[in-house]
Amino acid sequence: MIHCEGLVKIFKTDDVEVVALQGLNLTVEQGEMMAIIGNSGSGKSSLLNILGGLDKPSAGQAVVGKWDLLKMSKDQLVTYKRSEVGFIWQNNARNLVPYLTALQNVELPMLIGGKADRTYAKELLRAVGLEHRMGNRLTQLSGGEQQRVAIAIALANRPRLLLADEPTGSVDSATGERILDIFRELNRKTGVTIVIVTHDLSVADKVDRVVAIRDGLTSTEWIMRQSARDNEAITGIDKDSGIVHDLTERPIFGARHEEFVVVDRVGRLQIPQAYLEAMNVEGKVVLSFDGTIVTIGPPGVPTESREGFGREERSHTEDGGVSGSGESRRSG
Ligand SMILES: Nc1ncnc2c1ncn2[C@@H]1O[C@H](COP(=O)(O)OP(=O)(O)OP(=O)(O)O)[C@@H](O)[C@H]1O
Repeated sequence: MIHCEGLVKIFKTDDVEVVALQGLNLTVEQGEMMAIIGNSGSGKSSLLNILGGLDKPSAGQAVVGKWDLLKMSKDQLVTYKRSEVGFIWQNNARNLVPYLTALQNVELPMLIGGKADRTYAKELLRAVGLEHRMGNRLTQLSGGEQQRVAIAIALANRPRLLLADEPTGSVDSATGERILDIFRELNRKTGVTIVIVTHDLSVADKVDRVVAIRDGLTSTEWIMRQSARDNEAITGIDKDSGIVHDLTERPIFGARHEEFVVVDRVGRLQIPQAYLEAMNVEGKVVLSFDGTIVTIGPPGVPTESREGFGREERSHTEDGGVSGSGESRRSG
């Protein structure tokens, strides 16, 4: 459904350039519900705005379904935004018209798209648990109820992709949990692909997969264990996304997830800062491969496996990435 490769976004203000995304890779399967988690300024919103057709990437590849986001004309972009994608912001005001009722708010994007459908608008409001509030103006609804109206609006044009920027950011934790449950139900019932951007770690337990974004790059990924997903099949790990073997079983989000490090097509990965510090490396590491396992160590420390197959020294890049030939990806 979504395929980003080497995605770059540079913001230019006067004579300053900010690189918000610096060659990001991401693959999302059709029907997946996943979250992108990262600190403030890591590039989450930049990515979401590109996927939503609100902003143009500077370089790289970004494809959503049949749409190539770097090559779309203005007309195609309008069609894309109207038909393919639904957007939910943390700030409801961007989605909602305060003096209209909940039902009128949901019908509005349908009217703009030329396909008024009151029955479906009501169905959506029922799906988000607002059947009893349809006739109320927005000003008469609580923050959590308004957020649920925003979800219904985002789905009004039957998008195949739903993008949510901090959807639980402005509501209490119980309402946040309810919103995520609604997402899950919609995802199961309609098959809509859902991408949530957040720094709320509790979202992790409600999604199939979490991808961490750091300094404009996807760095680590956690996939819900099969047992934790009520025997649902784990959505396949796409070879194109270049995901490497399970490096650790460190349960960042609890025992429900397996942790992976993301490796791109040319074999680069980010070594967690804590590991670099523990190894006390500066600028270079030694890489060895015994035919099954790749070992990364500080220079000058002999390892038995260094005599093994594929021994090679590689340069460690400034941001903690290691550039290599891609052998590590095949190492299992
Ligand atoms: N319009 C813009 N002009 C200039 N710089 C920008 C612009 N938008 C974002 N940036 C910069 O790009 C980087 C990534 O910003 P982005 O908003 O994508 O991060 P984020 O992870 O969504 O952060 P937050 O969680 O605080 O919203 C930041 O350094 C930010 O200052």
